[in-house]
Amino acid sequence: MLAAVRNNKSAAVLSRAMPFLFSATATATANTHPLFPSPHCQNPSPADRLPLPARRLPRFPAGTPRAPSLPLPPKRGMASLAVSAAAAAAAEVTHLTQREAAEIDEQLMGPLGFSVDQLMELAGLSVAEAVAEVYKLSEHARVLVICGPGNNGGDGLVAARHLHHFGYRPSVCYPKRTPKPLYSGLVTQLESLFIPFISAEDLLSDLSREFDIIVDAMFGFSFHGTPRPPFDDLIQRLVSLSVIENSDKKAAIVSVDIPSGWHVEEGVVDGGGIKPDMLVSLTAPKLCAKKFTGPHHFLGGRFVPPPIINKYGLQLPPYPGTSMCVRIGKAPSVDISSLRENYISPELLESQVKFDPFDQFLQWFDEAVSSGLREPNAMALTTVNKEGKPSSRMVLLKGVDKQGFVWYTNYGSRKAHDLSENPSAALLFYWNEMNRQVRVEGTVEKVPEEESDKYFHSRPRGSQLGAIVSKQSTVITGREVLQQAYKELEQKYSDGSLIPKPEYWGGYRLTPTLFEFWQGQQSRLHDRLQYSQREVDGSTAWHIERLSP
Ligand SMILES: NC(=O)C1=CN([C@@H]2O[C@H](COP(=O)(O)OP(=O)(O)OC[C@H]3O[C@@H](n4cnc5c(N)ncnc54)[C@H](O)[C@@H]3O)[C@@H](O)[C@H]2O)[C@@H](O)CC1
Ligand SMILES: [K+]
Repeated sequence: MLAAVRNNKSAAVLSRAMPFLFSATATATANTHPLFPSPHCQNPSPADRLPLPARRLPRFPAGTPRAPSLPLPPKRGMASLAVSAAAAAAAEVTHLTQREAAEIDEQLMGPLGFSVDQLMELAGLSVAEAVAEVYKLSEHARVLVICGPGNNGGDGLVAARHLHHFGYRPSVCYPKRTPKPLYSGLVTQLESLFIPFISAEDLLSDLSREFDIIVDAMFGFSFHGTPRPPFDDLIQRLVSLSVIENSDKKAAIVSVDIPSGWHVEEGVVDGGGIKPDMLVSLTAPKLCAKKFTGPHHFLGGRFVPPPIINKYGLQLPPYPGTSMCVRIGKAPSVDISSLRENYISPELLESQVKFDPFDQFLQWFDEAVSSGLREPNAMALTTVNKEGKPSSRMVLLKGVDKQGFVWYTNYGSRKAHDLSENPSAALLFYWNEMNRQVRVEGTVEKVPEEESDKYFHSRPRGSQLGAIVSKQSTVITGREVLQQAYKELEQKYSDGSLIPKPEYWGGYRLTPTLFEFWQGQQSRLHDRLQYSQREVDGSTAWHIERLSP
């Protein structure tokens, strides 16, 4: 059993152990919602949907000692942990100009004693490892590696070989072969593994029909100008792939070092260009990587020696364990398919969870978001009226920080009636694909009027009108009643004037007194860790206990 005691001593210990955590806390502003830049509404229109939160949890570097306890935050006004660790992590890693990248290349292969084959081998291995970390073999075995004429293409040839040995089924498209022994050797190695080579002309127009993953190894940091044939057409095919919305049917694009065709420093200049799902930066990300918005950004090339690090003042993340790649910029993303496969494996252990249940919630929430779950902020809200009669419904979480969980609704609704009679409520998040559930219980109060007002006016006008039209939970004679009322309001506010927030509409905040994190396990031996509040030495502390499944 663990207890997190709120006292100055533990805070001091924690601040010594994790100074970065403390400085982040101090710089975050109060009243910010870490998950959401601005609050949102319940039952939104598609346009009103929650944007993927930019923030990510701070990650403890491997080997960071665990603090013995974490103090509970004061109730209100405390600086929240609303730090964007994603932004912080991305900012920490150095991004290179095209010239710096070329210079580093020269120095590695000059005074620092590396050979090109060596670096290419390490680069290609990093790419294959990163691919295998994200895309499970069981569902993504068919890989097409498109190789360009330079070293970026060479990285692709090496990656194809490693992917083959990892169990994938790579094919290679290598239209402009370089007649140097290094490259012809790599080709021979692939041929001896019976890896098929496909000409650009023989590729199907719909690459997703034949392949689950396309490795884009056409151009790296020496690219300039606009792509010449046949790469112009190949890049165009990947651009068309990028716009397919149904990700189930779309092959994933993995770009090696730089999305081919992107300007090495500016990225996509005209809004077109490949939109890779994954980018494996090599040595250090190039400036264009700042424009990468896909879910998986990795760094590969675990070979940079101190002279280079010092000379260029490189900030590079540590590589975990023996890995040749490290994820940068974002929290580890959990691939939904892999979660299904791993259904039984990840255990939820007392020694692994955060001392603070808010931090634990935010970690799981981040993982749910980065797994691509639809509306991970959907939660069942249960209220109980004064007769003890419960009622549940799904609502959308619109903000969470250490002050509590916020959602918006109509103050005339049944939940509002229940809450006016009995301010206790329960929230339930269920992330089926991750086999996880979080229960939160606590007391509820309305958010300040200004907060509701601010949020109301941040919504699309259509949603604002909808909120006025719906006298939630009252009986109406038909749908046309709503449509008619909506039309009249639309007319009334057609001049674009401010739509006043109705007084019967606003937010609630649940302040938790209990959390339970549930992780499904094999043979129903599920993990259940409960956080409840206890008095320890006159202070309130979160107390973690394991419950029997
Ligand atoms: N030290 C490093 O930095 C390492 C670099 N490696 C790889 O090497 C890459 C750089 O390799 P290179 O310098 O060979 O360059 P690239 O592989 O980026 O491309 C150069 C080739 O593309 C052609 N090309 C350039 N612009 C073109 C255009 N508009 N249309 C058609 N062809 C065009 C050039 O003629 C040349 O043949 C990196 O991006 C990375 O992938 C890795 O192999 C290992 C480590
Ligand atoms: K590339």
